[in-house]
Amino acid sequence: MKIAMGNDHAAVDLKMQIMEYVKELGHEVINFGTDTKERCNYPEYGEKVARAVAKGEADCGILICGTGVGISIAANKVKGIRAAVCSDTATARLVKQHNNANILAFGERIVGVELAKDIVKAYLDAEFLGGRHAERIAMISDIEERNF
Ligand SMILES: O=C[C@H](O)[C@H](O)[C@H](O)COP(=O)(O)O
Repeated sequence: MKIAMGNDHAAVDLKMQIMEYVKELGHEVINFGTDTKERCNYPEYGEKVARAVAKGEADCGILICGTGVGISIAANKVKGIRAAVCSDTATARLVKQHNNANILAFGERIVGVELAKDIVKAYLDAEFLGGRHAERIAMISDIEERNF
């Protein structure tokens, strides 16, 4: 898969480690994040990754900031994006199976590298289950259509 990754200054170290891990798993990475620890603004990177995923330039995205929250809130403003913050592997599996999350987010200040790798693997290995869950995704898309 082609995976778009993004991060702010708070997540450079973890981004580098996860980027290598994702490549080891056999995926291609497009790095939209900052590679320096100079203070920057997470909405910029959340939007870049979200637009790449929404346009189909990447199959899914991984976003990392201090908590994973700010960058995912920004990504979720882009139509068609379902970004989910996960700090455990069960949630990471379920956000794909039930919510068909197209962006996984977590925080360098919250999870350690080994847990982050497990979270990424749980998310990437899981598959959307469809059925009743697809009906709910359609309801989410409908909310987007009614926004103005
Ligand atoms: O949700 C926001 C993220 O956790 C940011 O990484 C965080 O707010 C950055 O904080 P600071 O500018 O104090 O490093």
